[in-house]
Amino acid sequence: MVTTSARADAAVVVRGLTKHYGDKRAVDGLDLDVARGECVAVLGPNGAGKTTTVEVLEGYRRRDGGEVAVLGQDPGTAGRDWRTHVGIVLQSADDAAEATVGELVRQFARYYPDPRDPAEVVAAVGLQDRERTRVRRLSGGQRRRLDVALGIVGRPELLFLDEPTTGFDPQARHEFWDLVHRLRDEGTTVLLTTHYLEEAERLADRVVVVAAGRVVGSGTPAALGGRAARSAVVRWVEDGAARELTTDAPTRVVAELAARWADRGLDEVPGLEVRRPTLEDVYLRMIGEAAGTTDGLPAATGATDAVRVGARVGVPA
Ligand SMILES: Nc1ncnc2c1ncn2[C@@H]1O[C@H](COP(=O)(O)OP(=O)(O)OP(=O)(O)O)[C@@H](O)[C@H]1O
Repeated sequence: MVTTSARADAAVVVRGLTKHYGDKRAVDGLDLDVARGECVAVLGPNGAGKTTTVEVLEGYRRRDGGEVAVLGQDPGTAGRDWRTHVGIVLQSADDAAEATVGELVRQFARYYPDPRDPAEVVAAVGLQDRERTRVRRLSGGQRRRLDVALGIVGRPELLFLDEPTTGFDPQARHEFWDLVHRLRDEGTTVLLTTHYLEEAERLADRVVVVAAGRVVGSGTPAALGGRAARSAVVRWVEDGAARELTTDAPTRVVAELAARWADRGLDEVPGLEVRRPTLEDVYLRMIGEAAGTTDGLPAATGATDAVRVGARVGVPA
């Protein structure tokens, strides 16, 4: 049940959301909370139900079941005023191909009661040199930037970003991340979907992993799936052979190795490497477990779990 108090505090409350397309359960009992001012990244494999969920929250798609409150209202019935508080960046927007970038952003600004300055928005997404360019002449990445401009020009309280940086070059992606940080600093709540784990790590206060229409994990990017507490793998080369040790005390293992090499009059331990599971490792494990197939994960992921020696200290000679 989405209670009245939950509605007052939260930007988004979803309980037991379901959506079917024929026999296909695209969303299958999904729960989600986004606090006001928070940035939440929804991760999940192709077809997990991310876009369907976001479209329900945006009021673009009818749900089959469950309860949804977005800025305190049901997006299925909310009116025009609600829409002016919500910014939407679709995966592929219908553009007015013959309009110029500047014309389109100014036109969108007129739909909102308190819009941002269109010229500033165009500059914020890095399209100032394209202000007079017709939309149909933009590159794929430039069109995505225009989509983002159209999503933020209304100064939304809550911004939905569905795979916002697909097709961006690395520099544009970094600029976009800076832009999202600025929006966050202004208090904008952000819900984004992405396939880029680095993007989730850079932007999100919290990551939600969705597989087969359900949430299979959530947490801060640093702690997701107990990542901060998980063991590290220390690797080095000794007597011409690769050595590996999984430990909860990597600093002590490295100190012991260093001491052993110092005894031999050497400064450097050959091939020394300390690796903790990355967000990608944890993510792949979660969706693998959700699919019932943890086989086939990248070798590095398997290696992290290969040898569990707990807090053992003492490097095998
Ligand atoms: N309009 C539709 N009609 C029929 N099936 C659909 C429709 N939209 C989505 N689906 C199906 O519903 C499931 C969830 O799709 P959805 O687009 O929500 O996933 P997604 O997590 O956003 O995927 P991606 O990462 O590829 O964007 C998929 O199996 C998809 O094929």
